[in-house]
Amino acid sequence: MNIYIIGTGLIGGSMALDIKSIYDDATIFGIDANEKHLEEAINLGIIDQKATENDLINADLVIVAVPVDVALVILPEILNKIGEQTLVFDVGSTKNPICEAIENHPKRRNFMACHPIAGTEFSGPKAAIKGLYEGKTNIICEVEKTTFKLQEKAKDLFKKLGMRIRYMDPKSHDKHIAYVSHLSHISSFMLGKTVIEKEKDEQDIFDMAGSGFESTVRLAKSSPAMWTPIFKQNKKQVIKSLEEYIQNLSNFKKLLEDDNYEEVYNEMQNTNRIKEILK
Ligand SMILES: O=C(O)C(=O)C[C@]1(C(=O)O)C=C[C@@H](O)C=C1
Repeated sequence: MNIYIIGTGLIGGSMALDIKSIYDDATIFGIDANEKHLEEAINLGIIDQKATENDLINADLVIVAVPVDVALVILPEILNKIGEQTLVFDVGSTKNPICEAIENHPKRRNFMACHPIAGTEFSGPKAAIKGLYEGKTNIICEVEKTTFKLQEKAKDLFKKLGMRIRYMDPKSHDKHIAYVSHLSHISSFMLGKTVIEKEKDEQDIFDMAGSGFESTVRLAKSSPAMWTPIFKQNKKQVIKSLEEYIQNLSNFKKLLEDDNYEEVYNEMQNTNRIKEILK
């Protein structure tokens, strides 16, 4: 089985590590614009060999794990180069732009639009970890547009990776993910910025930072190269979620200005419901 991982960073690399133990007949080929990442991926045992897009005709499976702006450009080229039976899926954090980009491609039925809700704040092959996908959700969009045989092949792999599958249309995906993922990243980045800007002597203030600060600012360590194109592609939904969030922040500030501690208490108590939701 010839498996091609395009983008050998955290997401593609972690998938490669698990696939190796799932299919013992798999040869994993890596394609990456970053030569240093390819070398690291080989040295870490993530991929078996380097490859180029011209080799894709030999692929049984192609996993596209590159930043979402790059995916929009290379996916049509990849589909041009694969064979009749090749399955291609992406793992990008936005779904509507990619679905629209290949809507009329002659090989549309070889492609499945996926978003595994898994990751960490780190990136690159060194950040790849085994078992990243175990127990996580994989959102699949427009499943009916993939041939039935290739759907079965993909679902079999996701099951073996330990993933739950949810089906969603690409627009709903992008709308919902703006709140639970994209807004969380912006909130963490801007919290980090606020604190960094507060004191010139950063060490002083960070010496006082406990696990509360650390957990809320964890996402601010994430890669700007990955997140800028995500915010660009999902700009409309992200702005809408930001407006609601800013309104909530302003309301909270107003409650403090008004010494309305009963409502301050209620706001937090209502939000404690998150304990039930994220058990
Ligand atoms: O936990 C993290 O560090 C993540 O950033 C993971 C996370 C998320 O926002 O939940 C980030 C982007 C991916 O599209 C999916 C998952």
